[in-house]
Amino acid sequence: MTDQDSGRREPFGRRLAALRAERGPLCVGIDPHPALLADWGLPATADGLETFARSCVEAFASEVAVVKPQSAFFEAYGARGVAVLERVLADVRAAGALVLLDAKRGDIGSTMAAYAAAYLAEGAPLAADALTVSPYLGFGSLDPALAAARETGRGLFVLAATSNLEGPEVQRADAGSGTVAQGIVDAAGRHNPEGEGPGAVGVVIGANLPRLDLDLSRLNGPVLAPGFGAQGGTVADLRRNFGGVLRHVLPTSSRDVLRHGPDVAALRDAARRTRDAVADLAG
Ligand SMILES: O=c1ccn([C@@H]2O[C@H](COP(=O)(O)O)[C@@H](O)[C@H]2O)c(=O)[nH]1
Repeated sequence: MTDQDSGRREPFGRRLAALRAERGPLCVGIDPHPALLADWGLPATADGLETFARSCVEAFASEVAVVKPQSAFFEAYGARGVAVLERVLADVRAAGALVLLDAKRGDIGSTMAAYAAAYLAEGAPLAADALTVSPYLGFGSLDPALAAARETGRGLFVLAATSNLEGPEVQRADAGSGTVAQGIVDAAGRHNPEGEGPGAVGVVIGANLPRLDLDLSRLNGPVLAPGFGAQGGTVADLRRNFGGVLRHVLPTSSRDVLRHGPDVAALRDAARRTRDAVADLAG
């Protein structure tokens, strides 16, 4: 369905659940690290970036449920890099996957409205099916993005307990009625009413966290789980951390798949192997 006729677009949570059932619960990232470009024999230029991204789309956008371009690696090439990103968003959708733009936007509400217009509005050149956002200016600062996502059938993934070592100093702090991360999960859950199908407001929680003391039982929305693969997270970690809500979990892997390029067939095989390894998390 195109942006033009999106008045009829199904809510993101339902679209994700349907595609997960068909293709399995894997997200693969397009993270054109300079080191990967070099490994693939590509120059660190916008042309190299475009060749890299096109190979990724060709290899796995018709294989997995979600593809997640990492905006930073495109922005690094300025206007030409952003133009490549714009084409990648369209090409991923054309290949049948949902496209999740990892841009981790977060700002005061009035600026957040501009981010919502950039990434979640009909016809916006960089509109994606879903966007990662940061709630660390206060969950309420995300209201314009929450409203835009709801209006246009798009999704949000709110950073809750990230996969990096530095995350806990902020996210595990006591917020009075629980940790900061738990407060974010609970706030996201309030946007996903039970009885309306799987919600469109997800959270980001590291697959590789050594222990997860979060109650996800009232989230009723997707859990993006980075840290799987290159950052050490395994299928066993996914089961341990997300046992009760595996049907909502979307593990995401970038470098561990991308290191198999530049050969498109090898890249596709790596995506398929990873997809098969997590297939029975689908629930
Ligand atoms: O907590 C987080 C949130 C986002 N990310 C992003 O996911 C990918 C992970 O890449 P790998 O190569 O699979 O490690 C990357 O784009 C990060 O910015 C994350 O890792 N952790």
